Amino acid sequence: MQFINYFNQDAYTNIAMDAWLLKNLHPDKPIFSLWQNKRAVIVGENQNTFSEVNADYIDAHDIQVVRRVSGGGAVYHDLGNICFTFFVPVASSARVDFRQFVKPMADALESVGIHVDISGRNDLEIDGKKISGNAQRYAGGYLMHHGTLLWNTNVDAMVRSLNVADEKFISKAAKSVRSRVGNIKDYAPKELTIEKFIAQLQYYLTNEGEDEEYKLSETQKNDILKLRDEQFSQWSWNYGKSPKFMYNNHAKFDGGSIDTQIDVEDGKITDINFTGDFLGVRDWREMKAQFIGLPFTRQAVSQVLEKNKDGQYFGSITIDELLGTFFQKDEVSNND
Ligand SMILES: Nc1ncnc2c1ncn2[C@@H]1O[C@H](COP(=O)(O)OC(=O)CCCC[C@@H]2CCSS2)[C@@H](O)[C@H]1O
Repeated sequence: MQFINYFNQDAYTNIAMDAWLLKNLHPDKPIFSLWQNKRAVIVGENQNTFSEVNADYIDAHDIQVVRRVSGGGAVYHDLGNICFTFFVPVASSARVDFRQFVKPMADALESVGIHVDISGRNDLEIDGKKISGNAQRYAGGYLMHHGTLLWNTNVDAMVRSLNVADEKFISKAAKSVRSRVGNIKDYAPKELTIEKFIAQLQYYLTNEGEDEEYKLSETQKNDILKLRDEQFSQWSWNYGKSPKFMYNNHAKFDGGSIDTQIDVEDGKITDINFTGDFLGVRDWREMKAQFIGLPFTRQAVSQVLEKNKDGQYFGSITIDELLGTFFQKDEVSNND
């Protein structure tokens, strides 16, 4: 199989590249790529980004959040994770079997001495632990099948990045399926490094190095960068495309309790209500209009609360306590 070199480790660029190549590459024969992202969470096409990521952790650790064009759940990437993409001409989307792509990757791993099982969900597993997740997108006679390979990803950071108490979010969005994950490195021959591992997969998939690189032109590269800038790096795509949702939370404080209910559409607050047992000096509804149309982010909401703090709308409940009812606080230190 011929291959394409993705030209950097920026998740905005790489997710844009997957999408652009699916629409524009139109290969006669299958082409693949192996690539990597710096720390990022990649959410599925129809997911609610707000409920899938731990916003505080993501912000504190400079983790990119990008929506891809394939379905499925949210995954965490770092430089210990390897991504692969196949672009394949197909007769019709109905005939495409997930296993058709999962199997060659399983064989590639076998060729470097790593035995994996294919789960009922078409994840790759070692020892009952997921080491690869896969997703697909069909468009106009071509299929993009992409997946991950966990070599030595920081699982602690993965769990913290993806963690959110999602029962507070009510919507029709696709939910991720949490799994017990493992790293391939723990099962690989001792001397195998990630560089050698990638080189060996490449060797296997290129028919022992026989098949050549498909070189992108400068124009093609520029088109990809344009798509990144206009779509895949934009908040309006990565967050704003989340299906509309309702956020519900109940919180108890020394100064009373608050039930918060917020409607969000296109990532923006369309309605907000506070009920419960708190004694505001003034009625919070006086500032209700200021919330409408704001992005559902800690920063935007806290600005409104700060600006209006003299009104003591929530009695003895502090702004920080109140913000905690919207957004979870990352309890973890920022040293890692
Ligand atoms: N990098 C990575 N690889 C495998 N599994 C992961 C990863 N990160 C998190 N997880 C686990 O999978 C579930 C989500 O599983 P779920 O089955 O919901 O979603 C997926 O697998 C989607 C895979 C998308 C692959 C694309 C390829 C190129 S860009 S992203 C998550 O809660 C974790 O438990």
